[in-house]
Amino acid sequence: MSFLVETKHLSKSFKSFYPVKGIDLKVKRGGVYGFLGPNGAGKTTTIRMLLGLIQPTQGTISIFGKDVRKHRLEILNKVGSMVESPSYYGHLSGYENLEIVRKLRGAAKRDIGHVLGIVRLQEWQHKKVKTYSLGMKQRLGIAQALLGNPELLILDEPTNGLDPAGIQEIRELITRLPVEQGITVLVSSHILKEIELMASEVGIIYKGELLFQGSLSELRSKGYSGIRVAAAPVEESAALLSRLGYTLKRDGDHLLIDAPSERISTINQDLVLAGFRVSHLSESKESLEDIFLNMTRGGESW
Ligand SMILES: Nc1ncnc2c1ncn2[C@@H]1O[C@H](COP(=O)(O)OP(=O)(O)OP(=O)(O)O)[C@@H](O)[C@H]1O
Repeated sequence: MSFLVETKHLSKSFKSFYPVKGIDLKVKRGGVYGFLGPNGAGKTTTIRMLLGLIQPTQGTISIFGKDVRKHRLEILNKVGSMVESPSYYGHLSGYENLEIVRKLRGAAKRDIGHVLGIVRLQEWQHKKVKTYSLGMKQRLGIAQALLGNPELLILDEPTNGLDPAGIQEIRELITRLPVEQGITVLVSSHILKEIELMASEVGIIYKGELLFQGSLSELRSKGYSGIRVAAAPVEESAALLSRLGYTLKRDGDHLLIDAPSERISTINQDLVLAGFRVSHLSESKESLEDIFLNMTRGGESW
């Protein structure tokens, strides 16, 4: 399979410090790729390399099947980006700001109306940008990045600093882009919930290493799954289940049994027949949030 963005052993060092250590990104065409990692994980450094803003220390980057070092301008003509806060002139209108970027990019005049429509800023286009909310300013930044009809849009933490309504607007906009405009989006964030709501694929970076890459359901399947039981008396119930061959651990008054959910009714029967009072039995699944936190607390690599 060929990928829209593919890096091989991509690394960056600043003197002896390596913020990015040999990562192999694989971004498919179409959809939203969520690049997730806590602050300082190496997201911005990676994105700056993808955009040719800084040179990799090692490794290669291919975008649209071409090497970025050899075809930088050709590739960047088809890539829109917003890294950190968008730059704009507050005393000019949204339209005037877009006109400046349009001229720089050599895009067609009609593109301005098109991108204003995508980010839903038509009604505000002639108002000064300094009167915009932060969310509107971010949308204007995305409109700027969309000028010139890019095939790939790279957004670095586009919801940073926004209130919940602004975050929702940006999220909704990002999820529409692949479906309505055929644009592939690579978006970074340190918030799992946000990525979960908009991405089809995720890459998790921590301390410069890519710990996981794949679909959200693949990520979910990495989590612990077992059976939670409340049976009294708890010590004796645990002893019985251990004798029956189950691996388990105690969680307060509950027992967590390492077994598939199909065993729930058998476990219930075993406990009830032995005279224990069962007050709770359920499948216990580790949430995506727990999986992410466990990975990025310096735990295991996946
Ligand atoms: N020019 C530089 N010189 C030295 N260290 C740098 C430089 N740029 C980034 N770093 C360091 O590299 C590490 C990764 O930074 P980066 O900005 O890529 O992380 P991030 O995942 O984008 O996090 P954040 O969300 O906080 O921006 C950090 O420890 C940062 O201090």
